[in-house]
Amino acid sequence: MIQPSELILTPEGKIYHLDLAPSELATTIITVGDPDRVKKISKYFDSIEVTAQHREFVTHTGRYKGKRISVISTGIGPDNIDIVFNELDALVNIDFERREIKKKLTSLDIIRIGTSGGLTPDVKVDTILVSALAIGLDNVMHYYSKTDKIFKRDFAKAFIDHMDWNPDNSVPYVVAANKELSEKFSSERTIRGCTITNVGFYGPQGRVLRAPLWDQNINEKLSTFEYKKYRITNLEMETATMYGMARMLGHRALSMNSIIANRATGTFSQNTKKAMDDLIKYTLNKIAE
Ligand SMILES: O=P(O)(O)O[C@H]1O[C@H](CO)[C@@H](O)[C@H]1O
Ligand SMILES: O=c1cc[nH]c(=O)[nH]1
Repeated sequence: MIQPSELILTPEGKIYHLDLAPSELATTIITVGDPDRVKKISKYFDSIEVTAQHREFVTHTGRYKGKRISVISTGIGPDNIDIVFNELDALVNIDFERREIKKKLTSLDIIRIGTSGGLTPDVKVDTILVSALAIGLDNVMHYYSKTDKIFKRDFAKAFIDHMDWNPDNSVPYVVAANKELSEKFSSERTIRGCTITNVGFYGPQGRVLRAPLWDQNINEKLSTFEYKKYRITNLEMETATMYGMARMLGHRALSMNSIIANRATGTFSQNTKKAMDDLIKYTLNKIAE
């Protein structure tokens, strides 16, 4: 039996942070960072059957072209991905009455619709980028043990050597997207990329307002890194952690990002609303195919 301090349920029998009951979750899930983005997606649903909110975690479950989908906001950052993915997994794979892991496990499809900054001039603003691979500079996955078959260690080593990595930072790890989802959601409208996931928006993504950086050349080094056929394309704050957690727990994950800024050219999208709406419609239609 999993103790009440570990599997935390509300008096209504819902999982603690997401405030959802197992019956309220679809097996196809869209995650977004911004809680406000949830309704920008569910407004396209034919019907909405569940709305829930606790802290930054807003959920709408409904149907799009007949397909049952849950849209959930994760808030910003890898630490929230730990919460959301453990609770999503618990909703389908733990019997809440008995507080036991189910014998038959369910695999979820989890697709992020996010925003991201392009690193090199060719990753232009308003592009839709499918993250084929992600490099995690956060440390969430290092608290788990089943990572041996998940991490691409040769890739991570090449990255660490190239970056002259600060030993005070956590050890970078590399994880791939689910291949079937990555193929299904790629088309002539998307580009494929290798995404950096980091723990902050400013210093950790090489942005300077007033605070000086440990490595002033961090983004230049990122943009000159090459390993096998991969170059780094963009920076954001959730994808690698999602890929790691999903693989560890037996789910399929993919991250789709609207490029809103280009760090090399110093540009920002003139119309983030339209670019995000295009990505939302594109993703919903791919899910419904
Ligand atoms: O727009 P979302 O999905 O939140 O994604 C990006 O935007 C946030 C930073 O502004 C981070 O969460 C980053 O990953
Ligand atoms: O530059 C960017 C843009 C969006 N989100 C990020 O994390 N970074």
